[in-house]
Amino acid sequence: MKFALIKERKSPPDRRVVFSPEKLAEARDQFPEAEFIVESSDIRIFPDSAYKALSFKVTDNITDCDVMLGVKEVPVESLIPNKKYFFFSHTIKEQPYNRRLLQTMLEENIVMYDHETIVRQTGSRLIGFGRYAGLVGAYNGFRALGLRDGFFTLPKVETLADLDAVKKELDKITIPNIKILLTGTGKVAHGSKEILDYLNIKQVSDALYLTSTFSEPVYCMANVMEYNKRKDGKVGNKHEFYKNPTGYESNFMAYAKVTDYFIAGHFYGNDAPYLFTRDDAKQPEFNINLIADVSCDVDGPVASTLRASTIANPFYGYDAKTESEVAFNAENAITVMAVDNLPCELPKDASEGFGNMFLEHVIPAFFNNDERGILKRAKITENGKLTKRFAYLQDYVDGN
Ligand SMILES: NC(=O)c1ccc[n+]([C@@H]2O[C@H](COP(=O)([O-])OP(=O)(O)OC[C@H]3O[C@@H](n4cnc5c(N)ncnc54)[C@H](O)[C@@H]3O)[C@@H](O)[C@H]2O)c1
Repeated sequence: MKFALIKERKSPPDRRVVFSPEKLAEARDQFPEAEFIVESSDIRIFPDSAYKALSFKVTDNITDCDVMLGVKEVPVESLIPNKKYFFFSHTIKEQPYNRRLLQTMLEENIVMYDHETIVRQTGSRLIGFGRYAGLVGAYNGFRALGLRDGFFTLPKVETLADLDAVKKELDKITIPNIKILLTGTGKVAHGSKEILDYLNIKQVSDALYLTSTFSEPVYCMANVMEYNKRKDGKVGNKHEFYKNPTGYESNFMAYAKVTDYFIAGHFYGNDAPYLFTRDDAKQPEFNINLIADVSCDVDGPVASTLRASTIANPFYGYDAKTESEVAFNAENAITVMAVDNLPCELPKDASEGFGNMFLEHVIPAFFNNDERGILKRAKITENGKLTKRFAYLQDYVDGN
């Protein structure tokens, strides 16, 4: 079986890759029956020479490979028919802008596996870049704070070599006495937690956070059953909430009253209550003045996220009174960081971390008869048809 690390062709360029040269060499050692080829790329974070130095073939012609490993969507004109592909296709939520991509993969008899659909039997995701989004998102929020209030100057993550360099920058700053709320319990939230812990910011319980004042910066990590509550006052249950959140309402205002900096790292499910609305943000007791919205659901549960921002221009302001966008440092504005491709700022670490997960969970499945069902569950298309698990996409494919 021949695997190809493909060149990323989406614009703006993405420097990430499924395997760093070292990880690819590990994969080769573990699976001598596999062959790994590298498609030449001038944008990848690891240069062609780094793969060549480890004796990998680097070439412009990968047509003889069986399995293509990429990160972002492959432009339709670059798809090679009859191959197996792995990348983030952004089709499983019926995203209109990628309908043509899914249609073309079906027409060209491509077997498509989406990184997002590589899941355990329980449905929880096995691989992703969430940790890196959480790391960069929390850092970017502190960078905005420093810029806005003149406390300190942090450089952009994209100008730094790696996570170690990011940490060295954090060593130089002192965080003022603020209260920080972090929502979520997944990969993003834990990535942000790493930054807070690295800064030695004290974590306090939900009860203490809501009721006490402190003489040092503190943070609280709130889970879905803390920032939501049952409408009837009974104790909630997160599994019940995941299935049907309609009996719940937001409890976020209790946190918003005492929080300065909010890091949104939660997953937001359809029909769940908004964390805070535009009206909530108008209330005099709404105290939050800085938000790093890593979850980044636009015009939804975090009302100030009017749009996603970019790595080039990561910050804007939200004026609660006029419900409109203003300068990030305008008086009384909530400063918003809502970059939706945060892991791209840390391509080296993100690629190394991704390769670890991919080698542990996916590559073995090709050689052990897919004993854990990883490939079966992840497969979206085969023989020109949607698989049973993804048959719900038929209307989307048909253009209905
Ligand atoms: N801004 C960016 O660049 C960026 C990058 C990666 C991820 N994200 C976003 O961040 C969010 C969190 O991602 P993650 O990687 O931490 O996810 P994850 O899969 O690691 O964690 C999700 C968590 O939410 C919980 N959960 C599952 N269903 C839920 C529901 N219906 N309601 C509430 N909670 C539920 C799970 O138990 C889990 O703890 C996602 O919305 C993702 O799209 C943004």
